[in-house]
Amino acid sequence: MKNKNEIKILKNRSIIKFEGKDFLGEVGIDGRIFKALTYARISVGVISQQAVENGISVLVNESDSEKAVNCLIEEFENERKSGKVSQIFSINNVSVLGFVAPDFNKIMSELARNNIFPLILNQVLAENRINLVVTSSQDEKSKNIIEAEIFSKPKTVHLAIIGHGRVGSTLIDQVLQKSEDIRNRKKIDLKIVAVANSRKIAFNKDGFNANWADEVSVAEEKSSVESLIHFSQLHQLENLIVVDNTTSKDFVKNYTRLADNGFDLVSSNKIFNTAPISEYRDLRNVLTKKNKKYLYETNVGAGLPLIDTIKLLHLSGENITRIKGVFSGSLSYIFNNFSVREEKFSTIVKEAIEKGFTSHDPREDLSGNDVAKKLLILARELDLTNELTDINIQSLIPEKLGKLNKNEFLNSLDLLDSYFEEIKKNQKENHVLRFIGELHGDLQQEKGELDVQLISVPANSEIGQLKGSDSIFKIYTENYGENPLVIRGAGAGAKVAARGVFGDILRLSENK
Ligand SMILES: NC(=O)C1=CN([C@@H]2O[C@H](COP(=O)(O)OP(=O)(O)OC[C@H]3O[C@@H](n4cnc5c(N)ncnc54)[C@H](O)[C@@H]3O)[C@@H](O)[C@H]2O)C=CC1
Ligand SMILES: N[C@@H](CC=O)C(=O)O
Repeated sequence: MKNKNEIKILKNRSIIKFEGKDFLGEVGIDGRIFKALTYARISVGVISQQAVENGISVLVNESDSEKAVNCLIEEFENERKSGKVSQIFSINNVSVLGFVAPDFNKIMSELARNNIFPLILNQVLAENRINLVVTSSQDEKSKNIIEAEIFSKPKTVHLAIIGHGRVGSTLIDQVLQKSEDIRNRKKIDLKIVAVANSRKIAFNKDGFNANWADEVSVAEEKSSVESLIHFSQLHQLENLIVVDNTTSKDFVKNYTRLADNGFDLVSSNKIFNTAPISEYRDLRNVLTKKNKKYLYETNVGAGLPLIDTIKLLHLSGENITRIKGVFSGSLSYIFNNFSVREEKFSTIVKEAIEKGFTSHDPREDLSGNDVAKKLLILARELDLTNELTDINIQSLIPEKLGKLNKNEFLNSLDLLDSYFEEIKKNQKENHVLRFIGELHGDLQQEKGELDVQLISVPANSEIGQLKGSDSIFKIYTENYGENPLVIRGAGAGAKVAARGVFGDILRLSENK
């Protein structure tokens, strides 16, 4: 290779595989292979010997592959009859990449992370020179990955954003606003190449820009994970991350297939992490096997650095004994305001909806389900095996309101007013209402105790002083003793949630 700063790519090649037993190292075999190919006027490229499989592979132009196989079959007719040579065949549609790289192991692991496993690998150690043979459907992707590694070029990370509601659309805008800065500072080129909602999916292999919503509105392709996988393969996209910003039960069923097809996963959707424990463990096993990552920091506390903190404490052996707090941003807003303002409960619930703090259907929050899910997600981070059904949940909505459709429910909100007015009035002096989650019990056992309930607390207590839509998480551990580690801040809202998702994307991208 003349120029060291070049990745040479030879397309339209075939591997001729010559397999058998006990002939490796036998004098004359290699010579006969080359002689036969030379007589047939076939030029031979990269050569490799597989001691374990007992075979020899040579590379030829694809147009010569049939001729090469036939002339070797003829040359080794006797050995084929005796069984010494078992197979002579070709693998077509391959490309050779030749380059010089000091850190070959890093390149191999980057390729593997992108589901690229070279068919032949030829290394001249002294010169750091490497030839790789890959299928042609992966040659451009391999080239991009190798280039980013050896020339320290910005590495491109391809993002598929599923769900462009409040969090998803805010995330897209945040990524587009920061992408140039990230390219300059971190050498990571974030490209949003797919955006989907429940009906359709839009693709742009060069990356969407500020007009992304217009492109999505005219897209015609039906939303499906198959088309996303097909698109990523067709354009040989490397460093893939799929971001689930939906509330969909169905979409989480695709996680395993996406991981299988080379995608890392980021999710603000809590559904997967609250699935039955067997499913929860199955996906984690697949992720481990496939060396894929799954980050979900925004599942609890939106953008607050909570899950990471709990994971690290637990991993480092710190014995977490209790977690207590206000887990819901919307219920925080509702009770922080309702407790101190002379307003009807329903008016404040409507404010929380307008501010984008509640779930799409606010009953998910008011029923206590959302807090229960968050509590369960934290419990499972501590390796507890609780299920959603183990949680004692105090719902804030009467059963009959739970049965209405969403609009009917929203029109009936004032039916809640007198009930909550009564609760507010019956508190002790200087007390306020708070909706809390608590994980307690002996957390060294298989399961912990999980409670979700409305309580009345002194207004001057730590939880009583909460403002706005802030969440608070008090993490008690053996070493922190009676003074828990406290994490507090905005617990809901599209901007903070999207920022948290963005953080997960960057964490994955930096390790790509
Ligand atoms: N809003 C917030 O403050 C926070 C939200 N979250 C979570 O973020 C996720 C998104 O929340 P929002 O944006 O507020 O919800 P949203 O209801 O505004 O948006 C959800 C989007 O997902 C799309 N969608 C639904 N099913 C789909 C499917 N099968 N395939 C593709 N797209 C599908 C919908 O078309 C919609 O655009 C939820 O899981 C929520 O629990 C997490 C932390 C905070
Ligand atoms: N609705 C949730 C936000 C999303 O998880 C909350 O109020 O905390």
